[in-house]
Amino acid sequence: MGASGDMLLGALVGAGVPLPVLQDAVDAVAAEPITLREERVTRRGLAATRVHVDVGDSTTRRTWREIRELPLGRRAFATFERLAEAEAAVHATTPEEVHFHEVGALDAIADVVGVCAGLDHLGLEALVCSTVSVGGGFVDAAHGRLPVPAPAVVELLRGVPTSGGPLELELCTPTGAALLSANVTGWGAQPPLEVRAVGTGAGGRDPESHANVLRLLVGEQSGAVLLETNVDDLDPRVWPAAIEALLAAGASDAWLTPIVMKKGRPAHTLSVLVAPGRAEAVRRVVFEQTTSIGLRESTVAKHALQRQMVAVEVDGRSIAVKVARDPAGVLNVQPEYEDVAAAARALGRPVKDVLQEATARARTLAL
Ligand SMILES: O=C([S-])c1cc(C(=O)S)c[n+]([C@@H]2O[C@H](COP(=O)(O)O)[C@@H](O)[C@H]2O)c1
Ligand code: NI
Repeated sequence: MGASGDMLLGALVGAGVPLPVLQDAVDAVAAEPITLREERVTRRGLAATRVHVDVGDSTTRRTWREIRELPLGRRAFATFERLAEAEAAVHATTPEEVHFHEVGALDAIADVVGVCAGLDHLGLEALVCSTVSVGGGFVDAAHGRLPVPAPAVVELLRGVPTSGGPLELELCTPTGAALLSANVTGWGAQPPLEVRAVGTGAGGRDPESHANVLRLLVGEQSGAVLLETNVDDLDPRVWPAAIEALLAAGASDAWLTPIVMKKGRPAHTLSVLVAPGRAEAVRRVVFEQTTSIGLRESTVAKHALQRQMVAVEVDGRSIAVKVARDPAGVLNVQPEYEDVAAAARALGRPVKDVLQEATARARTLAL
């Protein structure tokens, strides 16, 4: 049901972020008194959390030029910057001159700084957001009626999945859109997830037909995304750099399989395995680094043994060894090849001897 600053605050608190964490972050930024207040509410029978932002003077207007001088922190700065750029584009002005809407700069500061502190507190590796319902109809703003989605929302959510409705109300506000666009790392359906906490955030509106809430599911990612593409027109010398870039962008593995394509053309299938939350960044690297213009994507189950790194010494050279085990015991012991090769070079010994010795030492340590 869209997003707004207060719904996001409610969802974070509902998911277990202590309110004082958000309050402390807001106090550290705003000179004026701002109080966050938690209320348990229901929305169409659903238990939800509402966070009220109480400010003394809600008419204070500040420009981005003034707000950016505050000690906002990286996330909040990036969010305000996105908002200022979107408003500037919509109103044909510069980001520096943008005023933060008629609701007053203090609410915006509390929403942005509080939500960003909550996200930092959760220490998320990835934040995935489903299609944003933006609502419909019109809103009355300071300068007159605006269509919904409001122009700044359209600007902020360019290039990500949104849909109109399901209600003729403003479901996504500019602040909500800015928080999403600056902090979401992947867009689309819920990835495979072992859910640990759920936050159900409510705003002020309670329409009759739908529970107007924003849900935040916090958990451990399970499974992996497999990206595949067949490529017959990339200079083959580029492949090692492309694979290196994919691994640097967060892929857990990337490999090539030689194939023969239509018209008898020799080609490669590029396969990339990546955690769901990193898929977006890795997908982009595939398009940037190769000549592929399309991908196949599937979710695959992953079964991984528990791994542990230990260090062994061979003739005074340290070699890292990966030990893999299940509850019944050690199943595999594998020295890191680069360490083995470096030690063999330094010692003037054959690689296969150093490898054997490192493996034997690690076995006596690990068993
Ligand atoms: O007053 C202005 S300039 C204004 C512009 C826009 C644009 O999208 S541009 C939107 N609004 C409306 O103000 C309220 C408050 O938004 P918050 O994000 O601060 O909660 C909302 O209804 C916007 O659509 C005002
Ligand atoms: Ni505006």
